[in-house]
Amino acid sequence: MSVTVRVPAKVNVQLAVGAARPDGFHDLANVFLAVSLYDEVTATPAETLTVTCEGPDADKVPLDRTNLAARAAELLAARHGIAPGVHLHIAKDIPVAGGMAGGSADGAGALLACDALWGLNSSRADLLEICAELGSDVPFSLVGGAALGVGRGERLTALPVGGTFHWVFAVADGGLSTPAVYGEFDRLTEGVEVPEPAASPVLLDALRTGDATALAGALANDLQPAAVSLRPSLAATLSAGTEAGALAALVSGSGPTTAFLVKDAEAAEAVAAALVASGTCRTARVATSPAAGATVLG
Ligand SMILES: C[C@@](CO)(OP(=O)(O)O)[C@H](O)COP(=O)(O)OP(=O)(O)OC[C@H]1O[C@@H](n2ccc(N)nc2=O)[C@H](O)[C@@H]1O
Ligand SMILES: Nc1ncnc2c1ncn2[C@@H]1O[C@H](COP(=O)(O)OP(=O)(O)O)[C@@H](O)[C@H]1O
Repeated sequence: MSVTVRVPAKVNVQLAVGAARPDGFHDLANVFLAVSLYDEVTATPAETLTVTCEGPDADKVPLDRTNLAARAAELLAARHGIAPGVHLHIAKDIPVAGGMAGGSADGAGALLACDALWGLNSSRADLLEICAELGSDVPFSLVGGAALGVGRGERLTALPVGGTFHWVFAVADGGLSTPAVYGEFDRLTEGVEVPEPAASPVLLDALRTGDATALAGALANDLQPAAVSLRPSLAATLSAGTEAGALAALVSGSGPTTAFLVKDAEAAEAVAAALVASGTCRTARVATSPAAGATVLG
């Protein structure tokens, strides 16, 4: 018997970043939106904990105990005093190290898959606690939809979304390290008063009413200058998407994936084709939001 869980990627429609905290993390007002690009994690009983991965970026995914899926299985097993005897297979479609929380998705997916496989019936609260231990973005991968994350981004409040938003994601060559991007944010804001992060009421309203034009005007990512500073070529990708008719463009989280909000599915296909033709990205993916959180299949 095995259990397969499907987990979405995310885009941050607002990422407000505060000053560095004494523990090295940054307080955030992180407005997450789950998008319809998915990884699938399959858990199968095994003697020991092993991980395999398939997909176009599979060679960039660590298969040892640093893989977030493996860490999730270990944490869950330790909490219940059992051995993590499981094989985890990741069918990876979310770009790796791209600012779309693919590793977090696999952590949340493995947690839910192992919980079902081992018949543990953990409460939502217990699962969310383990998710927060795995990483700041992991709780959102479990819940999906849209949510405001405060603290490190791990303390979530669900947000209403009143319609379907259409996106294009331009996948860059290579990844960006999340700690490096936060480090560059610190460097760029040195000597500057960094305001307390707060969610934008205009943005929350645009989500609630499903108004893509209003959302386009409110998209904001405080990590964007840092990501562009570390990867200056992103500026050309952002321009190529807006010139092709996107309503708005921004870096997804810590990047280097760039996100383009578009009017409808037809515009998405046109912007994706123009981005690929521009030669400023490796590939372009079309997706919609919101998407459901981690879900057991079958
Ligand atoms: C930037 C964001 C936006 O959603 O995601 P990505 O775009 O990378 O996917 C997140 O804040 C990334 O969350 P996640 O990738 O889970 O980070 P963690 O594993 O918790 O932390 C990795 C490192 O990022 C930095 N970090 C992370 C979260 C936070 N609120 N402040 C930080 O300074 C710290 O240097 C930390 O050591
Ligand atoms: N299951 C996983 N999938 C992808 N990357 C993982 C995984 N587990 C650990 N990692 C590590 O996490 C890093 C960040 O990957 P990822 O979560 O895809 O990007 P991001 O944090 O930008 O959203 C990778 O470079 C990789 O070393």
